[in-house]
Amino acid sequence: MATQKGIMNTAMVQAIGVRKQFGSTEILKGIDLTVERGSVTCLIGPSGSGKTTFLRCINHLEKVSAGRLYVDQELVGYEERNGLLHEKKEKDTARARMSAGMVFQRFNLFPHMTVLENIIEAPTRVAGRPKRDVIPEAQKLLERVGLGDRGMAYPQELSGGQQQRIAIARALAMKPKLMLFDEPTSALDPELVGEVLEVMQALAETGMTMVVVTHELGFARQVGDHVVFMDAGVVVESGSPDDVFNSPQHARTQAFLSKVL
Ligand SMILES: Nc1ncnc2c1ncn2[C@@H]1O[C@H](COP(=O)(O)OP(=O)(O)OP(=O)(O)O)[C@@H](O)[C@H]1O
Repeated sequence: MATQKGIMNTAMVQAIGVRKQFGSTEILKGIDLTVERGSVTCLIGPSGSGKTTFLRCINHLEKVSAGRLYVDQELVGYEERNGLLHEKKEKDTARARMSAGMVFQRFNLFPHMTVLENIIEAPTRVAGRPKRDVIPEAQKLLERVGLGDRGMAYPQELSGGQQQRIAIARALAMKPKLMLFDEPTSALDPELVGEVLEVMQALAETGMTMVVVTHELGFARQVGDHVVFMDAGVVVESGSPDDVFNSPQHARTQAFLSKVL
């Protein structure tokens, strides 16, 4: 259903001709993409195709160079006044960024804080919520990622898979409307990948909107509602996992899949 401005109000993310340049190099060359609320979209494609850059734009970490990108109906990087676009103020960008939780390839937990302190840091310091409310929520999140008994541990006492599950709990502690994952299992030993993917699958089953950049094509096939194949800064092909994996229409998609499957 379109609003008066033409933005889909069922969409959590809507990209319309999104371009991103670094210096004179154009990395995103006109991305059109819609992520419906409550869906899981997996971005796949060769290294350097712009997947991370696009994810960073969705998280307001990069400003788009041209086109429009709406997240939860809010324009990324700009605000519209009297029909003109103005650069968004940093404090408005910081506020808007809170609508998404991002999980990176490297978990980047604070090493000098316990697991519990890592999880409550943003809700207390950034959102200004009282510890007495946040701690029980953090404990529930720890249980949800299967680490209910590790709240007092320090990150370095945990495996990479456990640290990544804590990073997911930490992102969820800010009650995001969508979750962004940037190759969340690429830095893990193979035997730890499954435990992180299981937590992500359980999260998808709660109806969380998720955008996942991944090389785990089994996950994309099984959990994705929508698979987007990007190459050289464009969306080459997108559709259901069945469409993209079982009957890819484009030679570039076929060539990529034949290499990686
Ligand atoms: N801040 C930046 N300044 C200049 N170039 C950049 C910057 N960020 C990314 N790039 C370039 O943009 C291109 C796309 O990178 P990006 O990380 O988005 O690709 P990707 O598809 O996620 O790749 P990978 O799967 O390897 O992570 C790369 O050539 C990268 O060097």
